[in-house]
Amino acid sequence: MDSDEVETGSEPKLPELKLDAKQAQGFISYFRRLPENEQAVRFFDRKDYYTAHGDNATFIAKTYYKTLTVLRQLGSGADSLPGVTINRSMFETIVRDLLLERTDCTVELYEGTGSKWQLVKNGTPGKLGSFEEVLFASNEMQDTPVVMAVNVTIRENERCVGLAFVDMTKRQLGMTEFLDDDLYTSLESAMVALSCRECIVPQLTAAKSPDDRKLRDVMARCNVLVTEKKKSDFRSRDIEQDLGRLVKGPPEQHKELVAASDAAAAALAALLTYTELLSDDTNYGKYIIQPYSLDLYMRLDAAALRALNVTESKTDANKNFSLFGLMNRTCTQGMGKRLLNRWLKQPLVDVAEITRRLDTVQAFVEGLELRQDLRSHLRRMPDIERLVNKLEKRKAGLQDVVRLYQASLRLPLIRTCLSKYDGEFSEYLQEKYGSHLEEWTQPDHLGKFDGLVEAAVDLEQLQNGEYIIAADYDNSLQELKTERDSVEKQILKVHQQAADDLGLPAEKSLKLDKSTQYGHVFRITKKEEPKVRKKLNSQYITLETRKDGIKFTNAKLRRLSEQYTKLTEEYSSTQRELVAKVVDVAATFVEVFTGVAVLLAEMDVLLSFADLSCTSPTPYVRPSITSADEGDIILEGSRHPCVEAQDDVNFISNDCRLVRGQSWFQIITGPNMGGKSTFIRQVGVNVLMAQVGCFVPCDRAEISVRDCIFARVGAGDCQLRGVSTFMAEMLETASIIKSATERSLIIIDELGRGTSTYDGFGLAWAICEYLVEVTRAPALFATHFHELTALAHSNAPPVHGPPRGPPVGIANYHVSAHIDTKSQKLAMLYKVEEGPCDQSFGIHVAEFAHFPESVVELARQKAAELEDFSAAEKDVSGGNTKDEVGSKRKRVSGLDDKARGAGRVRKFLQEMAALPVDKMSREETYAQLKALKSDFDKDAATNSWLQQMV
Ligand SMILES: Nc1ncnc2c1ncn2[C@@H]1O[C@H](COP(=O)(O)OP(=O)(O)OP(=O)(O)O)[C@@H](O)[C@H]1O
Repeated sequence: MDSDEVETGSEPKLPELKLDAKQAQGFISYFRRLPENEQAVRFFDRKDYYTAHGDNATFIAKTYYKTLTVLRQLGSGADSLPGVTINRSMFETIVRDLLLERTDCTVELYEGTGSKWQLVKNGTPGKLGSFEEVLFASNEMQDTPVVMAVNVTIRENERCVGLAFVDMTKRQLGMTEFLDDDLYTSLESAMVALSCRECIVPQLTAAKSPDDRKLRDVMARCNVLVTEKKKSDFRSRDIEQDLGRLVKGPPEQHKELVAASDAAAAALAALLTYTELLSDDTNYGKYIIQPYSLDLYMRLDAAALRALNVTESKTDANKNFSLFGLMNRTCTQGMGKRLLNRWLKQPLVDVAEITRRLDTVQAFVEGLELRQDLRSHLRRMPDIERLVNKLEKRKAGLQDVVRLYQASLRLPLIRTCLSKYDGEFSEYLQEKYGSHLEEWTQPDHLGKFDGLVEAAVDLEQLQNGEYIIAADYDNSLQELKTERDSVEKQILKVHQQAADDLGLPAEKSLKLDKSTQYGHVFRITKKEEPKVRKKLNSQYITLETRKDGIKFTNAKLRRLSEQYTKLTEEYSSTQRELVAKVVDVAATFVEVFTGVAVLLAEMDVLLSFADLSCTSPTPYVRPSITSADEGDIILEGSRHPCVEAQDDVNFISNDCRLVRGQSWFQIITGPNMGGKSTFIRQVGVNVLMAQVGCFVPCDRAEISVRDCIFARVGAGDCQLRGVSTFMAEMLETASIIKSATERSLIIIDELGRGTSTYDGFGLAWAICEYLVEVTRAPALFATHFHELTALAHSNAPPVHGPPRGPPVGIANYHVSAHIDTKSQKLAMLYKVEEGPCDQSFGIHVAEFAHFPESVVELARQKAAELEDFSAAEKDVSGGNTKDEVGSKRKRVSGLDDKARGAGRVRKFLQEMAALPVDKMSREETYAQLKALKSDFDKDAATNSWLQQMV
């Protein structure tokens, strides 16, 4: 680091803030005049280091230095301003965190001195802008930021969402319009699928309505920065003209898109204004625009993404905790990783497309040599996507062109690997990859690019780390070089002459130096100086006398040195001009390289899947895929890939059979820590992996494609945002009720945990009923409400109108545990077995944990009061005893009580659901709920079944 650093005990080393009182005063007055912006973190570039001030300083001190002692006061008294200094690498770290990890800040960088400063860089999580260079200079790009704009109109009680997005790295625009429910479920899945980081919404003029709140809740759930823009920005008047400039190809397509949706066009207009794409003419004619369809991919909401551990989290103790971490074995620089990230959020729904990916993975799994060879080539592939981007923006240098050249040289080798493979899918691989590679590597395609680089670049200098244009590429460059070489020779001659003249051996005593200040000079040590002082004074010109020696020259050397410097300058400027020309020509190849990048990234991800599938301790298998309306979901010997990959886990595999009409809806009970949650999640994870195109951790798998996975597991971090656990459960479950269809997969864990027993149980029961009767989606419902297992045998008539088809089939499963009488240990077996759970574990556990005998005895008595171990199972199971193996606990209450009780619970829930919560204040909501609850309590007093729960 260039600046002085101060070390304060164990505190971090920080650059010293060097401002005198006047400078400090000037700066403070400038700083105080800056417009308020709570989101902005402002940095001031002080050449060798950066500073931040005011609240920003405190924020940085707390968040990144983890101590306030790093704060320094500028000025004194009431006007003083806290500040913190930041060195260059810390600055990069902070900016990276602010723009790539967090989504609640924007970053501004100012340059200047005293009281004169200027905003020079401005970035937001969606619009990295000029910070892109800072952020990715030394790091691979993990994700490409996507900014969205959303324009909601409510007509006749219907929410119409106009959505537009831009991916500035890929130069893609997209737009769509759709009707959404009041929880914005579809918008949420679009945000997840597009990895949106920032969303532009129209500024609110009045106070927030419940609808606005819900919109913002969705953004918060998806960790998206909300940026408000003037309503007038959302006007589509000039959009056709603007798109005409930005978008490549004929205008018909974008005209059609704009005409199809006014709301989306308005959103796109706001987006173009915000991203300022039109103010940079390197963007003109470079963008593509596509209609976006929500039905292209499996829908995932933020809760599902979390429940299935799809993406990496900073807190992950190891990379295998997330599906991304586990599946990422990509080896190209950046490209594969980014594609995997996208694919995981966009699982396919089209059987043919999934099959094609699986075919490729199978080819790679079976063709060991093919896989290894391809990976060894891909390992050496640079981030072509990013290089192409630099080329298009004219920010590329010769080094970037050379890297593309090196990539291009490898393409024929990749083609050869593919053509050597003669397995089952050779024809497909040839068609999908080989044919493109063949075309691109022809002499009139990339052959021309290679030729350009070979002619223009001095490839021999690459080993010295120099990227220069070869002299023989251009006559004037050649002339300059020849001339400069000759001057250099003369300089060496003069050096030798002087050495002879002074009687000092050249190189050893009389050195020839090259400095920026004097050009070529002679140098001797101070020790030698007395020997030659006389001559030095008479025939040479002394330039500098310092500790490290004396620098001097003579008329001849000076003249030659001046000549040399001039020639070098001319040579460099000719080099620069030529580099610019070469980069310009190279930029005409961006389309081919874009194609190459797409192909290699895809191959990289599929190779990564294959690698994971066959190198896992128990290899994965290819799932057989059927459309959403046919087949079942059968996973034999299935595992949770992330839990299985943990070092200390000996994973027990399980079967899952979601069979239409038999076990399409499964209730899973079992002791705490028994593996319920892991099991139901692993089903979701397996389905997701299959639809991404990967093999699955099973012995055999059949999967009927799902268009959506809904997962509700735990209340997440909602409490932090002031939403109670119960409310969060209600909200997440409401979105399942509203949006799930027969083609979805539903995973629910411990619903009702966040509330008192009877509310929770009632809610769980009512939701199960709804899912079974109305939604009819395959579902896995893990619960601690043992009473729910009665649902499988419930003969109660449907509550949601006439049946919508044959029964979906409800089945009970439980996770097993074993009590070893010898070792006195309770062992979780993690085996999922048919039937509901044996719930007597609690007392066994207490006994073996050496609870006092009296306590265990009392517990037994109490249990006996509640349970009738000898009661005929028929009583409660509605005649079906088969599934009750192992279930000892039975309620004493009769069927009548139970049916009436369930009816009362249903009534309670209907009343609760009918409350217009949207329009009520929090206090009103609680008051109404209290009233409903008190009514319920009264009825519960006369129903023994309900009493047991209250
Ligand atoms: N099939 C399995 N094989 C081996 N270990 C497992 C298996 N399933 C779960 N585990 C281990 O058991 C732990 C607890 O599992 P899980 O959280 O799924 O239990 P649970 O029944 O949902 O518990 P709770 O009811 O307390 O939420 C996991 O962290 C995991 O390490």
